[in-house]
Amino acid sequence: MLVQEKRNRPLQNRAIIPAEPHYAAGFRAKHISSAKIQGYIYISSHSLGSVGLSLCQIPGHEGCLVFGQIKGKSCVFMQGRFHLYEGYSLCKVTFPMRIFKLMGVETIVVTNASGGLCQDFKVGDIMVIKDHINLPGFAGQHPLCGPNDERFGIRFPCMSDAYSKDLRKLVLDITAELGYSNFVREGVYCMVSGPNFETIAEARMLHILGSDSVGMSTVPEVTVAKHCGLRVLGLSLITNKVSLDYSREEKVNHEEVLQISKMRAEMLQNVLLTFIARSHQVETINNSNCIYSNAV
Ligand SMILES: O=P(O)(O)O[C@H]1O[C@H](CO)[C@@H](O)[C@H]1O
Ligand code: HPA
Repeated sequence: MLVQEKRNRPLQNRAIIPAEPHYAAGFRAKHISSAKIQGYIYISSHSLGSVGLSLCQIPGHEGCLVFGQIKGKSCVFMQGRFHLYEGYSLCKVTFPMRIFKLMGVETIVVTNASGGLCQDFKVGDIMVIKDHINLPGFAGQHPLCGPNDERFGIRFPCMSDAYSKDLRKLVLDITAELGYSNFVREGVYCMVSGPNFETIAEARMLHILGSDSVGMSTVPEVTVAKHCGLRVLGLSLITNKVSLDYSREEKVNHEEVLQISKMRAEMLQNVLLTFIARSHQVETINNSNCIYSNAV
């Protein structure tokens, strides 16, 4: 991921150059604040209601990097993300995480759209991600495969607590205060590579394996973020029910996913604004895996 021949130079003095220039161009900076990013957040998904098309190739993934202040906190937002199914390697899909780490970001919020496997979930529910299943990882499609860069994290990182318990509790408190509890759940997100939606047999298998929802993203970014010591909150908007039943006629499609995302955008924004304002209530984790804890 980082330029190979420069591996031994200190990270701070090094240019970080993605292998392909068009990848770097995939995100346009919208507003670059001169302030150093002190500690916040990346949010990515069409769940926030942005609709457009750019070098991020998927409708709903606008492809902008937005810098700004929210409630006095420096934040950087990715409007959209890169996916494995677009043909990007997982190194490239997760590259922004390491950039954010070097910028001084401490907390990552990932949002996504997913299909509900848990039969209690309804379309429009917001699932606080408590854990994930890295299905592509089982087949060797894993962003941390290859030489480990010890400056970011250790060779064999623990993933049993990838999604911060404290941040999950905070967001559940916030949604309760906002009166959203009747459509907020907790659950396990499973990543598949896509781009096709699941067959009924696949959906049944994922359900039996313990997945509450399924999508085509998020897990690689969270894995790399956790590897380099970032704390993570994940929110998944249930945009469709995944059929486990051969007699059901509904067919999922991307337009439905976008439509439900727009419907919940405002509520998700309320949750996130309050979260950003209050996340200082949760102590920053001093993660011993991570060498760089400050902005460069
Ligand atoms: O996970 P995000 O990027 O939110 O989007 C989800 O929605 C798209 C399918 O409609 C896929 O990209 C899937 O992963
Ligand atoms: O049903 C789904 N399956 C996979 N990815 C998805 N993203 C939104 N809905 C789905």
